[in-house]
Amino acid sequence: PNREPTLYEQLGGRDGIAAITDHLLDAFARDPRVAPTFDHVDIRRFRRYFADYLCQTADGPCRYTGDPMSEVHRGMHIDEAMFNAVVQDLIIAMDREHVPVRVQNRLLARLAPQRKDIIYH
Ligand code: HEM
Repeated sequence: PNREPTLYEQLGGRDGIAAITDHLLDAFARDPRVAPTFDHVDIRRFRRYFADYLCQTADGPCRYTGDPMSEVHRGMHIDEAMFNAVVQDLIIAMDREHVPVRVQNRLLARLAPQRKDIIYH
């Protein structure tokens, strides 16, 4: 039977999400609005947890085992400009992976509600 592909499938599954995460880390490193916040971060750990988070958010077969967004980002003093920068960097990363805009918007719509748990905490 025909069924709509899951968002996870549309993002290219585990490999697609891993590639998007790597492009995102490249974009962060080049983005002066974001890079300083990641100065002392364990990037290998971030890669793994962030990819699991995207996979779970996209209805993929992964479980994110990290802390809730409000706790992960507590004390980082993230403001709207930094949040928007990360969203822009994610769009750059998805463009590099040739994710169609329609699919990008599906993922962004699921991440947008996290905003209130990430900024000003
Ligand atoms: C929709 C937006 C965002 C999502 C979905 C998100 C998601 C995540 C996830 C899943 C982790 C890994 C948690 C872990 O290692 O246990 C993480 C870590 C982190 N995030 Fe975000 N994040 C977002 C926005 C931001 C913004 C705007 C900033 C600041 C510019 C930021 C800075 C960080 C940093 C520095 C870490 C590493 C924390 C550490 O390992 O100590 N995030 N984020």
